[in-house]
Amino acid sequence: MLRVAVPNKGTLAGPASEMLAEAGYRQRHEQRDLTVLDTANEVEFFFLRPKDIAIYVGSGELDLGLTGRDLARDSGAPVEERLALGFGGSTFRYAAPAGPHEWTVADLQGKRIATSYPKLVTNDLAQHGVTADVIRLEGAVEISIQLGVADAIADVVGSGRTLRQHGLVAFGDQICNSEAVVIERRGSDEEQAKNQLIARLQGVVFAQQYVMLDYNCPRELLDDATKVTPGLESPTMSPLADDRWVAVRAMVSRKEAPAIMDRLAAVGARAILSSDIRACRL
Ligand SMILES: Nc1ncnc2c1ncn2[C@@H]1O[C@H](COP(=O)(O)OP(=O)(O)OP(=O)(O)O)[C@@H](O)[C@H]1O
Ligand SMILES: O=P(O)(O)OC[C@H]1O[C@H](OP(=O)(O)OP(=O)(O)O)[C@H](O)[C@@H]1O
Ligand SMILES: [Mg+2]
Repeated sequence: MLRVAVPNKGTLAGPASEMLAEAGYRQRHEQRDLTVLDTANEVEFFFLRPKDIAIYVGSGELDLGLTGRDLARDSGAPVEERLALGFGGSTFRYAAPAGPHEWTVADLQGKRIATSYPKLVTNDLAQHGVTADVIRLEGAVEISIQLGVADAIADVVGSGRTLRQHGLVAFGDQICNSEAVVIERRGSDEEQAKNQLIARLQGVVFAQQYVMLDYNCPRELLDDATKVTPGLESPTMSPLADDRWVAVRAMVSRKEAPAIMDRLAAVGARAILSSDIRACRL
């Protein structure tokens, strides 16, 4: 039985469970359940605090875990990434009060830096040759400067709204560019059961990043149109009842789909349809 850790709370919990459900796995109905047994797929899911997941996976107690890249790095546990999941995107940045003085990482020398990710920050400071006092807080880190316990912070930045609300500006390079990832213990054995779960999740990640385009195209314009939609291997073409036209089907990147549809229309394609893909194996 494969044992897999899933976030039980926080930003990643909802999307992680939704992605597993989309990949065909049983997920919990009760928020307070800590385990779910999916006998059909021979997987047991453990719903754990996101910060703890890398510790369980690194110890070898659990085979795989879904967590944030920043959390995995901060844990210091011996884990490696198998798959990036394309949600929970954030950056991890230093920030300090906005003002005439523009902060640099070197200015942190001898200062107090509040964070919920102390290892990530300590390692980054060491790389910069800076010695500072790292103060560990559980959350609401942005308020620590006005409450007088820190001079600067290092925290997760999503939209940047929380920083702005507290009159803070980010500075220095990103300490970490994070998203939700699947991790396993470093150097652990290749196993068919693990590979299968990863392949199913990969199928959902691809499906979310692509759409299926269908369109009709006059035969003489096929070369031009299929240059716009080469597909992943090659587009599917089917004859229409009217022999002068062909139906074409190809996967395209979701982000680029609107521009591609414009270009197809300009080439002379008609009835251009875009549809979602639920899951796939490529
Ligand atoms: N806007 C965001 N705020 C917080 N975390 C985010 C955001 N966007 C992505 N994440 C990611 O979510 C993970 C944080 O998980 P965590 O459980 O701390 O969530 P949380 O929403 O902060 O929960 P908690 O209420 O327990 O602090 C990190 O990997 C982080 O990069
Ligand atoms: O850039 P933004 O979109 O504003 O998001 C970033 C904020 O969201 C998170 O806080 P969370 O709500 O998780 O509270 P916490 O500080 O208690 O973890 C994070 O720690 C930042 O404070
Ligand atoms: Mg948080």
